[in-house]
Amino acid sequence: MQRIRRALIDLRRGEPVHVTHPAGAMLVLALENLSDSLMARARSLASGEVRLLMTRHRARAIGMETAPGEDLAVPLDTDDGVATAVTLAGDLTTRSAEPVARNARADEQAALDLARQATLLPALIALDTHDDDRALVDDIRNGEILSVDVADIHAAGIENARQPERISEAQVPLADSEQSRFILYREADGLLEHVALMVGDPDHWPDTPALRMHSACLTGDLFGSLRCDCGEQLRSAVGTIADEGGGILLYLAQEGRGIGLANKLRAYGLQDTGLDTVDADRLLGFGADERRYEVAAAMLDDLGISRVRLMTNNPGKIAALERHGIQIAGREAVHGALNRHNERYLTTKAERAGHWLDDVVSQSVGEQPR
Ligand SMILES: Nc1nc2c(ncn2[C@@H]2O[C@H](COP(=O)(O)OP(=O)(O)OP(=O)(O)O)[C@@H](O)[C@H]2O)c(=O)[nH]1
Ligand SMILES: [Zn+2]
Repeated sequence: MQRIRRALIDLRRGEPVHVTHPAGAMLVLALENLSDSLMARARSLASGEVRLLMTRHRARAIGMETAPGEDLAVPLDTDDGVATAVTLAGDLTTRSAEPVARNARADEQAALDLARQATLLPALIALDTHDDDRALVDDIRNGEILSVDVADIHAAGIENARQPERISEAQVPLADSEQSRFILYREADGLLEHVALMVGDPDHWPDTPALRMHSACLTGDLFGSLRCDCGEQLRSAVGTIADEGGGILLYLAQEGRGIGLANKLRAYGLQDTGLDTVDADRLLGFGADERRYEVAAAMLDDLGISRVRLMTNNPGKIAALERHGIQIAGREAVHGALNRHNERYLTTKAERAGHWLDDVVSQSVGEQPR
């Protein structure tokens, strides 16, 4: 697990990572950190085929054919590698490229998972390596380059490797609920932290407490962004839970529906060119919703909570919690106000993601925001 954590950090820092697998080995570089000098360094270390790895979401968004569930590997002309890769994956609006591609192998898909876990763009350059690549062998031996096995990547992804541990807690009176307790959980690999906010006195909660499961949104939660409804949902949920006699708010480190803040801002840039929130994420290489809820269910389990009334408009959250053994006794809507900046976002959620928002988006936007 330690090695995988270092692999994530190395990819984020623009360092190559060596991945061994049953059929051989490859050196991978995060596409978003690619430069001519990094490519030249990688070429001096690895003597084999060079290719671009991209997800099926990205491939489909730029008009390439993919088999269901299969990511793609696109062989690159080594003389022109950086330019081609950047055209295919770096220029985010390119849609016309039709390169020769094959389905990504399991090890290549695992490498793409690493990029996703590192909240980088899920696109990598992979170069096959051989036992007689001497400079690479030396760099791995002296710790310059990290080598991980694909089995380690799979093992780190398994659910119990992500089990959250309760780390610390404190009473924090809030404007909307004076009696509130923050409990911080850290995932087993040490990377992500989530908060359980206990609203009211748990000894006097209703038999079936309310639960708001809220994904982090720095722009909305902290700055009151008008592009979404998150900040209002967050604060109104705390007040509503308090009014209903108490319950839980899980504040989950799932910024940008799990794609991370850097990618959410990229997605906003694409939305400004005309794409909706789903297509923007796909063009970047992500699915419509990359969030997983095992950790949330494990936090509830640790808190002794197995039955809740869920505050959400998202049917996917109900299904996910039920899949992980939490009983959903009822659902309460939780809305922010519609404005001219979030109207399209909320309409897309209603029309393309199946959110129960019809009442909200059918109203026309009233007073314009300042
Ligand atoms: N990728 C992406 N994420 C966004 C965008 N706008 C908001 N978000 C993220 O979407 C998530 C919204 O979280 P929630 O409000 O908990 O979830 P939800 O799916 O809207 O469901 P409910 O609010 O429970 O109905 C947050 O992580 C935001 O950062 C966007 O345009 N693109
Ligand atoms: Zn938001």
